[in-house]
Amino acid sequence: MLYIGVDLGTSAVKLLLMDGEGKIQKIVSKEYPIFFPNPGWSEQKPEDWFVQTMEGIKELVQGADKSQVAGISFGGQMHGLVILDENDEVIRPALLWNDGRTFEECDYLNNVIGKEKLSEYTANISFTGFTAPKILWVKNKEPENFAKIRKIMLPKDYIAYKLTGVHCTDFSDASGMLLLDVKNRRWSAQMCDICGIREEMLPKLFESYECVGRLKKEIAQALGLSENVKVAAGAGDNAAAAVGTGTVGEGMCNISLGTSGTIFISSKKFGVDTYNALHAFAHADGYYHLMGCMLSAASCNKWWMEDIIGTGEYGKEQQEITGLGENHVYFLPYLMGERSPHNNPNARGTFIGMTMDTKRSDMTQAVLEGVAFALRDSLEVAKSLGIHLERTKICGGGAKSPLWKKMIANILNLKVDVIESEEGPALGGAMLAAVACGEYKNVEEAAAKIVRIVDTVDPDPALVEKYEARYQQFKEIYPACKPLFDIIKN
Ligand SMILES: Nc1ncnc2c1ncn2[C@@H]1O[C@H](COP(=O)(O)OP(=O)(O)O)[C@@H](O)[C@H]1O
Ligand SMILES: O=C(CO)[C@@H](O)[C@H](O)COP(=O)(O)O
Repeated sequence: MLYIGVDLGTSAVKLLLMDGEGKIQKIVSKEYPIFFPNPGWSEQKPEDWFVQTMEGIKELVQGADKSQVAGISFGGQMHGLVILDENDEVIRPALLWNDGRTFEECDYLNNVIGKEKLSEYTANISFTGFTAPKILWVKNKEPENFAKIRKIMLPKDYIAYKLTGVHCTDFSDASGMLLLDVKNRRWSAQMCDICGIREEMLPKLFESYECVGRLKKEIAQALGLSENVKVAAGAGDNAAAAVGTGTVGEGMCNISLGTSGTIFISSKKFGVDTYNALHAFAHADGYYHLMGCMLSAASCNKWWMEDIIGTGEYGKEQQEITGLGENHVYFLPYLMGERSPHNNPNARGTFIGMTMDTKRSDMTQAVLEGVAFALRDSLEVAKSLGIHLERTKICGGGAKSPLWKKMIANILNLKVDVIESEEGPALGGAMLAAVACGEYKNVEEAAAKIVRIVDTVDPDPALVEKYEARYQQFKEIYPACKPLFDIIKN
């Protein structure tokens, strides 16, 4: 049989066709625009996601035996608020995971309702990108739109709804809404009250590997697929990526270098970060995970390359970089504010340390290193919770860069295991579909049989030492700049 994995990312939707043995048959990618209507705001149109997903599926199955397609599932960019009216029309563009406009609502949730109560209800505190503060923002700033809301959903759930007519979500993605009682895997009545919504507006909850429904007749016809194709709930893109890199069960780690940068640590036990810097979420394997998320990772490199120095030739620019561990330029990668661990929407991108002999390649290097240092910040929080890691998997567009992987191995002092495909969330989505269709007994079995490590980047002790000294300097820059970020905020 064949399974389709849909990774509804921020830069594009990536679609992957996998056979029953886990072999990738084809990958297709379709881009859509992102809108920044005000500084710190970030929106996309759910209709664009759907149109491009449909086009992508059609292209993906072209030339394949369509009768063999048995299941579809997803990894989706998390936290985005999609709201539908009584006619199932999208009320306004989706507010995305990296949208920082909800600072007043976050302040209310964290400081008036209080972090302790939020943590008791949901296992997490509020960050500007989370869904509950976005609902409050619509309530406060666009009351006419708030009054129209009949259904609330997350980005990938909008696609599942359009494909099946079932208003559903999964526990991993629902965890990032700040509306789910993560430990007990149920909606929080207290959080619904706080946000002024009714539970019936929220999607039905499923495990990621459960079937939510089958393709609607008109959708099946449009795609040339059978109405029997099962649609599984899928997962937030980080949980799906973890499945696609075999980061399941106890104590495994995955780093995703997409638009965002995440460090994801799986656990069979529920646990919270007492410092509230890492998210405590449900995993797609039926268990839990902790995660640090930086808002701009591969997107910092893209911004530097394409918008500032004006080149798309990442590899060529990276070849100019010499002297790892010896650069005197630092870069704070906070182009969209920062989530983990600083939780500061006012933080901004910053270069520091340039001299008259600084070269363009030093600045390119600083951007790549700055992202790795910022990931290390989240790793340090995990270490302070007693979590000991020796190795990590890696995925996402940035993982295509051998140099970046080397920097990450040495800056985080972790062995970096490289998987056959960087398409973590799309592969994870296809694997979840295969589990839902009974091809594998559970997610752990699918991961054990499908995921293959093809290379490992080992940290080099001499470089680790050099980077350790540089990390100690990097750590000092954010606290020194923080008061300035508050002054220059726009
Ligand atoms: N060789 C590379 N080096 C660094 N970044 C890369 C490379 N190839 C792709 N990227 C970056 O990866 C990002 C896209 O990764 P992806 O995981 O698909 O993100 P998303 O899921 O957020 O859409 C883009 O920012 C792109 O510039
Ligand atoms: O907000 C988070 C995780 O909490 C992000 O990781 C989003 O889920 C977007 O992911 P990418 O588009 O970067 O894959």
